[in-house]
Amino acid sequence: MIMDFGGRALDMGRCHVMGILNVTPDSFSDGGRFNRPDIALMHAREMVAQGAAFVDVGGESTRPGAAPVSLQVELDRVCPVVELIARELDVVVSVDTSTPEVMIETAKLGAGLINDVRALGRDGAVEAAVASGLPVCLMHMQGQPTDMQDRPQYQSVMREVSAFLMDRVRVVEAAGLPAEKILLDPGFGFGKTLEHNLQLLAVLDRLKVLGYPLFVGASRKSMLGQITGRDVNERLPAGLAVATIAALKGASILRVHDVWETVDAVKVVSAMEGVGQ
Ligand SMILES: Cn1cnc2c(O)nc(N)nc21
Repeated sequence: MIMDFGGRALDMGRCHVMGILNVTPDSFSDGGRFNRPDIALMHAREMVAQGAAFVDVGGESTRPGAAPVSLQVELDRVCPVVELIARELDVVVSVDTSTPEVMIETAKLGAGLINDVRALGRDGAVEAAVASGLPVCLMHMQGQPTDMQDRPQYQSVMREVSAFLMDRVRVVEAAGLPAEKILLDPGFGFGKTLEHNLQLLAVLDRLKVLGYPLFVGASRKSMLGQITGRDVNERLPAGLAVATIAALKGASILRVHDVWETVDAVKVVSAMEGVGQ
């Protein structure tokens, strides 16, 4: 299934790697390293050279406990970087935002995907996403980053995550966003215990039957630390294991910090899937 990302067509039947580019001072893994547009461009260039098909630009940290940022701060952080990368590099610029004005502005500057961890939940976000004409990733989150990890609870995490995502699909499609512009994401680490995250990973293929490309992000997250005991910058092997599992289960986009390593892991899965029986 070919999806058009602001003019760049990509086959969602294949698994693509998205490099993370946080332009925030407080992101959990690389906060403050890429705050200047020229430095952000250098990092984006490096990730594209390593095989990233997408770069995800986020101006408001979504890690547990993160404080919201003002509209102007988010615009000032994100717009210059989106404009520079969209102009200089052959890559789909994804914008990690829940803010309607940021969606509209960055679409004008060349963004190719809206990645909203709040599934267009903020006032005006659905209308802005439809107006942008861009594809949108709808992600599940229980609660908000400030409190989502306090007491996550579900009767059945897969059933409730699927129901939430399908409800959001109904809302955005009714508002005019075509089905072929929607991706879905279970939201690893967003209001989930380790057990919830593992249950979602185990049955990720069930989310696939909803008929939309799957987006998965677990890179360096605490779920990997809980399993391995590793600190945030020693979680690459565990992250590659999740990437491999997700690729095998049909994910179309993997959002990671470590691009070439993940590209190689996906190449192994694709090579195996491509060989004749
Ligand atoms: C911004 N961000 C952080 N983690 C993420 C995840 O797992 N999915 C998506 N879509 N975005 C994420």
